[in-house]
Amino acid sequence: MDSNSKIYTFNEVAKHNHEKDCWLIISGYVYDVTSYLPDHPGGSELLVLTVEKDATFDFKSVGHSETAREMMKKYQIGKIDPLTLPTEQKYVETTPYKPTPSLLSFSPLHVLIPLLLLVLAFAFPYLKIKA
Ligand code: HEM
Repeated sequence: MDSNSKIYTFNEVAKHNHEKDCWLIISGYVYDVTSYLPDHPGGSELLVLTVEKDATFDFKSVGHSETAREMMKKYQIGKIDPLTLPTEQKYVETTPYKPTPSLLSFSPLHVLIPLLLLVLAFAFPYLKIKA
């Protein structure tokens, strides 16, 4: 079996959590970056700080180059079983919230204003005669 098709649970990956043995979870894949730590341009400490979690957000927020993304394939050792990731740690791709205007959204003014206009229309001739 190809080593990259191996599926790891979160607990298995989380055991590799220090400088001498460091595994990361990024975008659903598991990376053994132990040998890369001394060469990482962002420093080894930073990588060790992203163990025991889904590090996708940390990785993406730095805006790594295409070279970095190519390079990381070398350290890929398998995939993470997404069902084993703690819910609060799952990386969720988000799009900004845009409220959709709805024709059905109800406000009391939608009834009161036409009602007021109707009353005024009927009352107008009567008011004119009186004046
Ligand atoms: C397999 C995983 C990773 C690889 C192969 C990798 C590789 C690289 C490379 C090649 C660079 C140089 C700039 C570039 O080409 O984008 C870089 C910069 C950087 N990386 Fe990573 N990285 C990994 C994971 C992470 C993670 C999880 C973090 C956590 C925040 C991180 C933080 C940084 C930072 C802050 C820099 C900028 C350093 C600077 O410009 O001073 N990296 N990384």
